[in-house]
Amino acid sequence: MRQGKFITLEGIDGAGKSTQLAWIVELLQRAELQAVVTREPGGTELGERLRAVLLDKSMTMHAETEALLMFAARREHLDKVIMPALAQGQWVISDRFTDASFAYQGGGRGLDTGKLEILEHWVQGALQPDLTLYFDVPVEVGQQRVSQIKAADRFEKERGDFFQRVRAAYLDRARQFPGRIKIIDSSQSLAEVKAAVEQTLQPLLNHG
Ligand SMILES: Nc1ncnc2c1ncn2[C@@H]1O[C@H](COP(=O)(O)OP(=O)(O)OP(=O)(O)O)[C@@H](O)[C@H]1O
Ligand SMILES: Cc1cn([C@H]2C[C@H](O)[C@@H](COP(=O)(O)O)O2)c(=O)[nH]c1=O
Repeated sequence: MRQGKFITLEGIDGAGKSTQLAWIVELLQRAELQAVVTREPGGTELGERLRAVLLDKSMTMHAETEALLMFAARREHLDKVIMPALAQGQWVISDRFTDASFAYQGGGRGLDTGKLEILEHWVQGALQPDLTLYFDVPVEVGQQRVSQIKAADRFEKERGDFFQRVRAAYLDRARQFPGRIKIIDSSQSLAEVKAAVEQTLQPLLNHG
């Protein structure tokens, strides 16, 4: 049985993750690889309910409550979706995972990174994605793109300086884990971003 890989997509809101996710699925299908496509927060019945609460713009909560709910949804996601799929040799593509907690709750909300590391270790032990594609765009580009397609949720209604901190935290993570996190310049045209994604995935597709 071929071993499945765990791939995560990250970026500020509107960076283009969902668009490229469809392309990744197509690349995997061409390589005759089975993939489970999922997202965070969410991916399970409970996780989707938590997502609705977390994204509800009329909801207020303490930043630590927000982080704990993200990790609670993740624990369920790992147990019900990610671990079983990987154990069966399937690939898992997740639209966001733990790097988002370090970027949004750590960078954006200013939570202590040490506390997030404790939650990370508790919830996922040593498990890390095999590859993380971080779609990098200037904040104004992400905001412009997202405003054209939907009404703002609880995160998307945050101000530009929140997203500057989120982006800076993502870039810090990419510098910290250069083997795992690959930066894709998502301000390029769709065709250019697709080409960069394909090139970055190629080593995994060849050896998957
Ligand atoms: N490289 C690109 N150039 C121009 N427009 C793009 C590009 N990538 C995505 N878009 C457009 O930007 C919008 C947001 O893209 P998408 O939904 O993929 O972002 P996202 O990162 O998944 O956002 P969110 O995190 O808010 O769900 C869509 O209308 C999409 O067509
Ligand atoms: C996993 C995770 C997510 N978030 C935030 C980031 C986004 O604003 C939303 C999810 O919406 P999307 O359209 O599916 O990207 O949730 C977060 O703050 N912390 C996390 O750990």
